[in-house]
Amino acid sequence: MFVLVNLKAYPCDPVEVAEAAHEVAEESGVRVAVAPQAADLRAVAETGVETWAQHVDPLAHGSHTGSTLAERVADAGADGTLLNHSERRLKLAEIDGSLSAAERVGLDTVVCANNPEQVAAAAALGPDAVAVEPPELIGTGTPVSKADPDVVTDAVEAAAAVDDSVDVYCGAGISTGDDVESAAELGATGVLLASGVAKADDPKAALEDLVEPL
Ligand SMILES: O=C(CO)COP(=O)(O)O
Repeated sequence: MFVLVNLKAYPCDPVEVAEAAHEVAEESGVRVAVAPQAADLRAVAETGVETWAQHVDPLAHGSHTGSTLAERVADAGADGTLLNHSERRLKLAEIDGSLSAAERVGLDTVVCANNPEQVAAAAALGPDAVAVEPPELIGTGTPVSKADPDVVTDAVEAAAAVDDSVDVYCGAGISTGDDVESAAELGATGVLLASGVAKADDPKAALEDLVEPL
């Protein structure tokens, strides 16, 4: 299982979380990555943890003030990027363009989706993975893998029907090892989570709990 921790714009210390995630990944052998704000990518990557951007724009170098270029994200040390997060929705053509930008510089890609229908559409664009995250469960602490298991199994089925090389992750409300285990039993090969780590008093303990059953 892949554990991808999105720090969103939460007021946590990104380097502290990254150091904890790196240690937990080394100690457990589980793949753990951290997705900080763009401004923190380099500092997070320098901890040695697998580092992900939260977004890249569907652009190349040029007159694009305020944009996040895949080239600069990769240069800062990122290994991958989220796209189309529920809090950073893109138009279909933008998802396609951002995927091309990410692929141009060798970033791994996860396209987020609300439901199995969107998962199928996202899988058709050829990302490395899709992540199903029902928006109504995001940030609630109620895990999708327990509250809405069908959405995960249907997403796995929907992606496989389009392209069985696309991995399927799930997210929303995931905060314990038990939640991760349930996600794996439903066919997900990773989890995408945020508040369970970014808002924890002790991020390292939260991460240790997440990987414990793996
Ligand atoms: O949006 C999410 C991860 O990208 C899920 O957020 P929570 O883990 O806080 O529910």
